[in-house]
Amino acid sequence: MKVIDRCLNGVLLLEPVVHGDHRGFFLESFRRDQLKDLGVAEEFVQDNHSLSAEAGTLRGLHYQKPPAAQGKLVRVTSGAIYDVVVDIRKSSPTFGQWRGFLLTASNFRQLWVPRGFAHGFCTLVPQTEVQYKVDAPYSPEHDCGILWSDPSLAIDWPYSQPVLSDKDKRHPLFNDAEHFESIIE
Ligand SMILES: Cc1cn([C@H]2C[C@H](O)[C@@H](COP(=O)(O)OP(=O)(O)O[C@H]3O[C@H](C)C(=O)[C@H](O)[C@H]3O)O2)c(=O)[nH]c1=O
Repeated sequence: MKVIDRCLNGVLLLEPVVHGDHRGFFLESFRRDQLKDLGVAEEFVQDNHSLSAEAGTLRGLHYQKPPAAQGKLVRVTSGAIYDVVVDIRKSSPTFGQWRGFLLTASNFRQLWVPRGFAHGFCTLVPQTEVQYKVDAPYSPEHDCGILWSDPSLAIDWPYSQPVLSDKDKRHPLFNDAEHFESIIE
């Protein structure tokens, strides 16, 4: 596993070594020791897996507020997503900034999203499956969100009228959302 991009004071875009042969490929999708060497020392406690049937399905922007904040290690095992993170750590020099990444089943790339970020993605093809590890368990009472289309963020989503859950239609704007107090949670 190697780092191919670092940004927003902690976000890592990762790429595994892919062993291809006449049968197909083999890769190590998770190596705790290698991640630790890259600075991701968190212990993951839950694996998530979602399927989005339609292209243009947008899930986000979500985060769990402290003390249930989650770091996420995201990858795509079928299809493709435009994966977005927003820095919501008030003390961060990149507070309020966002970045988008192309994660696909064919580029094998993974995104490490530390605690203190809102996270969301928009699928680019039908039947897209996203799998991700989190370093804190699901806690509905700490579940928070930011409106995907907040004009103050102006995220360049690939779809202007995405498929959304009712919940994702109703999140507050970035300026009205709960932010993290510090970088270290
Ligand atoms: C997140 C989560 C959800 N659920 C249940 C709750 C609902 O009954 C159902 C769907 O939940 P939700 O609509 O919140 O799923 P997504 O819209 O994919 O949410 C995720 O979307 C963005 C991309 C994220 O980064 C978060 O991991 C997560 O919030 O799964 C669970 O049982 N455990 C969980 O950890």
